[in-house]
Amino acid sequence: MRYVSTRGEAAPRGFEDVLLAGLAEDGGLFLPESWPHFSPAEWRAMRGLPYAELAARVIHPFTGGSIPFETLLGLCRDSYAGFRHPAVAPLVQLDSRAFALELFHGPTLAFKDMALQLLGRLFDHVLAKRGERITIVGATSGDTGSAAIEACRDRASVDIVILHPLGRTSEVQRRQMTTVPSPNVANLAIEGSFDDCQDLVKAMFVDAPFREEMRLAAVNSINWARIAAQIPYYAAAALALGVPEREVAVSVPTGNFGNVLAAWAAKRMGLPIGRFIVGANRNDILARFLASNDMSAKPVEPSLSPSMDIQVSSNFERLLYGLLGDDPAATARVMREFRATGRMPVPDVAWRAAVAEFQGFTLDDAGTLEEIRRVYRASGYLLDPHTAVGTAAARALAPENKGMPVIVAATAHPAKFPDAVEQATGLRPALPPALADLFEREERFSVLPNDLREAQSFVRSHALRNAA
Ligand SMILES: Cc1ncc(COP(=O)(O)O)c(C=O)c1O
Ligand SMILES: N[C@@H](CCOP(=O)(O)O)C(=O)O
Repeated sequence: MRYVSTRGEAAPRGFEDVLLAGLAEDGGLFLPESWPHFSPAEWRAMRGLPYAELAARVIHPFTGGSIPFETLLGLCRDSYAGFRHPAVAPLVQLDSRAFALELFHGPTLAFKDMALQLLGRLFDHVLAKRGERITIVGATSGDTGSAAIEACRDRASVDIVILHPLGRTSEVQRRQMTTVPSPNVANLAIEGSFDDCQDLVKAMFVDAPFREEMRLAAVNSINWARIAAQIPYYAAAALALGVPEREVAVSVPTGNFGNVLAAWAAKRMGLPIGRFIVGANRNDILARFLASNDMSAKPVEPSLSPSMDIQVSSNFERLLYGLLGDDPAATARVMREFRATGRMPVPDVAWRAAVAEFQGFTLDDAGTLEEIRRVYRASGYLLDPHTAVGTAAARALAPENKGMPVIVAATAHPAKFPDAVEQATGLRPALPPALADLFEREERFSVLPNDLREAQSFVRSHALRNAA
């Protein structure tokens, strides 16, 4: 199994190198050269397996045999052993059509744990084999940061620096990142938006001498291993709902486009997913694209679902590459123009191919509160504000979706966003016991302007301090 860059200039490479590389040197994202495929009988045989085993079976083909199946299975078992629910990612029926796929039973209460718990272990496995050390640099709008820190804290071969937008995460999210006392962890609050943080991280990756000097690695979904590890939960849920004998739809509250791209990857592996619903808050660039081929970035506005306050969705580039017929030169051209002008010129034929599979939906803050309230009154189920975008989208688009059951990605625990949930329902959800003293813990983070040189020198001094 070889991986190629969406922009075609970086050398193709195998799984372990892609895991450690994160972003390709040409600024593109890695994708498998050809997709692993399971037949209906092979999918059927996975129905009802323990989650860790199903995950190992789905992910293993992506390793190209570089990791023996039994080793991967051990890493998966270890990754999900600490989850608070025995099913790891249980499916809860919300109404006659919609099912919440609860992805928030890991240590940091968001779907990021599903992949990052495994990624931390994969880093360790590969680095121990190679006798190498890495510096992870990641950008977060709130959830990737804490999940990555939790997965990498105290690992001997890893230093980790997480950039978050100053004052734009929930307090629970910020404290989950900034109260971890491990010496290999550092937090940087950037005076800017998530997109600014993500741009800084990508700029560090395309600065070849810096990347080499620091041995940079990525935990964001620019890292293909993140996407690979997000595919199994769609398979588990779809199989539970009768796939491959029927089609299902998925509804995913979307920001960086990684989670919905994992569902799309599952389809490329043969899982019959009939529709991808992309839910957006007021930062609705993806919904505008799907409605009218208008992919034009606007300034990011804060919302009640802060993890989705994103305008430049990294993983859209992976879909774009497919829409453009796997043409790296065309992909690079479109991405260059988007960078230069803030408008992405997607050819009409590619846009039509996108809307044949994807639907967009936008929900503002008032609608989000109303959805949390409505679902709570109807069923007693508490939604976090991100998941609320997904359930509202599933309901609004149900008439167009031919009776397919809809898997709604429930991406965060409501206790991560207690203010919004309380505003909608009058109930303030409590944090699980492991986080009960979060507000008494001491915080540590630095604040910097949105400046590449300053951010790089922060990363360098953190890595050097730990290496000494
Ligand atoms: C709770 C939550 N929901 C939804 C999203 C959006 O997911 P993605 O960035 O994969 O589109 C995020 C951030 O990634 C998140 O943290
Ligand atoms: N919403 C995310 C943004 C980063 O997404 P990623 O999937 O690329 O890591 C966050 O919570 O940080």
